[in-house]
Amino acid sequence: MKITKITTYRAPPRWMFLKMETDEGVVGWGEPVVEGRARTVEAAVHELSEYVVGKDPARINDLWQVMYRGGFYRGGAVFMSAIAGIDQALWDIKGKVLNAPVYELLGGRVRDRMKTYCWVGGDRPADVIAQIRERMAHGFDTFKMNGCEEMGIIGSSKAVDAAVARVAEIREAFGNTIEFGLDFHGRVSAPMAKVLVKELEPFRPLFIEEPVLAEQAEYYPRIAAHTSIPIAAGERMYSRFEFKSVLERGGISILQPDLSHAGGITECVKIAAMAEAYDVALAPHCPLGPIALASCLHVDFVSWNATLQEQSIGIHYNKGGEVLDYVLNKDALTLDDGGYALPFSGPGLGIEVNEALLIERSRDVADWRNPLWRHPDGSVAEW
Ligand SMILES: O=C(O)[C@H](O)[C@@H](O)[C@@H](O)[C@H](O)CO
Ligand SMILES: [Mg+2]
Repeated sequence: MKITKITTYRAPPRWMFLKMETDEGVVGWGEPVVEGRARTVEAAVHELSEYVVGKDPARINDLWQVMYRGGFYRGGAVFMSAIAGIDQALWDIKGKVLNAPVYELLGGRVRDRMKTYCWVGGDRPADVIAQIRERMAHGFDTFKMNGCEEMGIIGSSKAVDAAVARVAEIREAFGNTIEFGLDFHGRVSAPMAKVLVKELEPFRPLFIEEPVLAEQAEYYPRIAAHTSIPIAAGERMYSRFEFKSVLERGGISILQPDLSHAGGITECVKIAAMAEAYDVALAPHCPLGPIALASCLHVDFVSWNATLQEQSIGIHYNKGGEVLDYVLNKDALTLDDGGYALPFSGPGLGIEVNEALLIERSRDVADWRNPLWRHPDGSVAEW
């Protein structure tokens, strides 16, 4: 079998799909994207396709090494997202050729179902109580929200009080009938992270995510020393080689590699195993579409330390497109009571893509950009 063509479709809300065709008619799908830089990743995918088109899709490990080591400069969000999407499509093809779900090709399931969580609130966390109630009605009991708005390097006690009040209100309304993570989204600097984790400690959030930016990862052990709240991070780290030092330094309790940013299934299975060796939980990051989510779930089903799966149904970014829009076999991604995902029965990634809708929506798609925030003094604020 030979790979004959790679096509990319940028589509709302802010996603990109990759279609990989072969000379025997088997097609694989991937979801390479960096949110807000889709066209850059698209260019990278087509550059990398020079190494992939004409090759045997069965040789995933060699193609991965060629895409990663074949360039003198390597790693980073763009290249590793491009590799991720190509890798996902290669696994999809392999599963379809061997008529088996990807998790079977990775040694079979360690669990019968996978717990997922959903987002509530928006960029500026609001209405979280009402949204939690609404999602609880659909069976969810685990949530994530932004932990704060803009926060200066030395933030105000008013901003800290707002973050704490929101969490206190959640615990007041729901007690421990629900769990929730707080995503600081890299908005907080090290000095304020210590203040916030101390003030939030009494409310026991399930985890605090990106308490500081990934480029400040050396602070994770110091922040962890100030709190018993598990620290989560990983969406802005892109390979084993980045996660290696984070795991060695300690402080991280939950690793959140993104299957569409960190090199795909081939790389994230290895990252999951590294985390297990350090007794660190796996909770893949996934604010994206159905192929990304399916790729996460196949890794979850074979990783003993997989604990929670993010999924983007109802997330505040999904304007103009939802996870199931592009899926023909929607029951494959139906989350059962309690927000659990069940194992795929179909071959490959298990998703049948609605290519006609994809083509239609890719004709006129806006270039999504994340907001550019500024502090009151006019300086750029982390979004
Ligand atoms: O945890 C999450 O889902 C992420 O922090 C998410 O909000 C970002 O990755 C966003 O997709 C960037 O455009
Ligand atoms: Mg996050």
